Amino acid sequence: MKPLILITGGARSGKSTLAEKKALELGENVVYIATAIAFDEGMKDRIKKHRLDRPKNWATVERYKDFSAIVEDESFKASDLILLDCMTLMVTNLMLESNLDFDNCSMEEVDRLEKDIFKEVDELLNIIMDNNKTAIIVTNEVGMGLVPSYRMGNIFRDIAGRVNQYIANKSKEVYFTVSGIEIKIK
Ligand SMILES: Nc1nc2c(ncn2[C@@H]2O[C@H](COP(=O)(O)OP(=O)(O)OP(=O)(O)O)[C@@H](O)[C@H]2O)c(=O)[nH]1
Repeated sequence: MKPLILITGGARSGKSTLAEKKALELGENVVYIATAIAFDEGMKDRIKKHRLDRPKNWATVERYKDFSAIVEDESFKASDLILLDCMTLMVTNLMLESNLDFDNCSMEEVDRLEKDIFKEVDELLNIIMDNNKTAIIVTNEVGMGLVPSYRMGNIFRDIAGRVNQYIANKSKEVYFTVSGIEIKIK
């Protein structure tokens, strides 16, 4: 089985740079899965720069759910490494599109949302495993700061933390990035 690698860290901690460095070392034909949605000009500019900085032979797929749709993609078939950046935005997007009223919803509704999110995570991990790809997943280490003062923030922190634990448990290697420095934690 090809290795699954998780890279976790805070915002601008250098996790995307480390992930790209590792992808260059470990893969030849890389599919980069971007989970971000560009919602403002600053993000659009950052994405443009990321695209220019990536090796020209890498394929880019913009997607944060329904990953089975990429299996028939020629670039996916030809790839040996999948780099997904990042899991936390995937969780954020799935939470936002659920249209749950986070201030008033019941714990049953929150549990259902979490199950739906884990279904998407499992779909991604199964595709990686079934198609024998090396994979690098980037995520944010959330929850090391203040306890969020609003309910959605707390729900997000809990789900994102559990998703990270789940993927870390299945990963062969896990790295934590701090101030541009990587620490191998598994
Ligand atoms: N939609 C889209 N998003 C992209 C593309 N390329 C990169 N991104 C997104 O850009 C984000 C990573 O860039 P940054 O926000 O600058 O980095 P960061 O992860 O916050 O900071 P570091 O820890 O330093 O990597 C990820 O969420 C990617 O999904 C692209 O081609 N399309």
